[in-house]
Amino acid sequence: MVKIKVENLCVKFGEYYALKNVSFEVKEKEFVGIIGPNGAGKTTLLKVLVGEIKNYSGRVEINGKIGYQPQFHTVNREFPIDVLTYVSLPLYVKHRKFSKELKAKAVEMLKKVGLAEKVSFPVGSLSGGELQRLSLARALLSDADILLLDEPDSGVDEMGKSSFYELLSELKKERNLTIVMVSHDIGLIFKECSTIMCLNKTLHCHAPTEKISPEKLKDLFGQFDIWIRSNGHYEIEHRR
Ligand SMILES: Nc1ncnc2c1ncn2[C@@H]1O[C@H](COP(=O)(O)OP(=O)(O)OP(=O)(O)O)[C@@H](O)[C@H]1O
Repeated sequence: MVKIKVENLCVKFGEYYALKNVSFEVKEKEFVGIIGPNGAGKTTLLKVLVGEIKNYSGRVEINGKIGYQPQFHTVNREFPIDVLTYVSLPLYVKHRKFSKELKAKAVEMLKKVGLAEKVSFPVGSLSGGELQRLSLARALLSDADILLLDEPDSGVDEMGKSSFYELLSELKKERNLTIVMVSHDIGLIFKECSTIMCLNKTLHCHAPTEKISPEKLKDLFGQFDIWIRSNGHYEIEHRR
């Protein structure tokens, strides 16, 4: 089953094209990793999929419920809000009440991501890795079956990253999630994702991970080669 279908998507900011003629499909249970240089339009693409950017041309079809984890360092740590309220906020706004059921569901979700003890803590007191898991809990609380993750690992240490991806893979299996993730960590994308998309305003390649080699990327997307070779994780994980 196709969960996301995008045809000839173009997004312009003034005269500037952030995305130009982007077309692709994402199938159920796929785990797509999007790579591309700064300013390539990766976040813009996720914002179109989640409905935050409406001013586009082309066709976007979503078959399912989206949970969106924006870049988590955008969370305002100064804002006085506790973990439970933060995680429940989107559903609270939708239903206009903080019911017992919502509270129980939120607590259960926080337990699942390992934040049971932090329920009443201020969000600002959480570590980077905890904030990342909180953000994931919020994205999933609405029973999403399509998860959009924008650089979920930036600013998280290696231990935090590996426990996050363990958790993600558990949740993916348990809930049959379809995941689209933007990351600058090429090694991680190769390790975790079933499909890789290389984006730089247009889609330069889109293929199953095993069919993509750095050499192929070099042909398809010149500058990525330098980028991949300068990436320590890739060197280690792929023994190159
Ligand atoms: N609201 C906006 N108004 C004007 N230009 C924008 C807006 N949002 C994004 N852009 C521009 O569109 C381009 C794509 O931005 P986007 O954030 O999607 O890139 P990205 O691939 O996610 O980059 P990064 O890897 O740095 O996060 C950039 O040049 C950015 O400056």
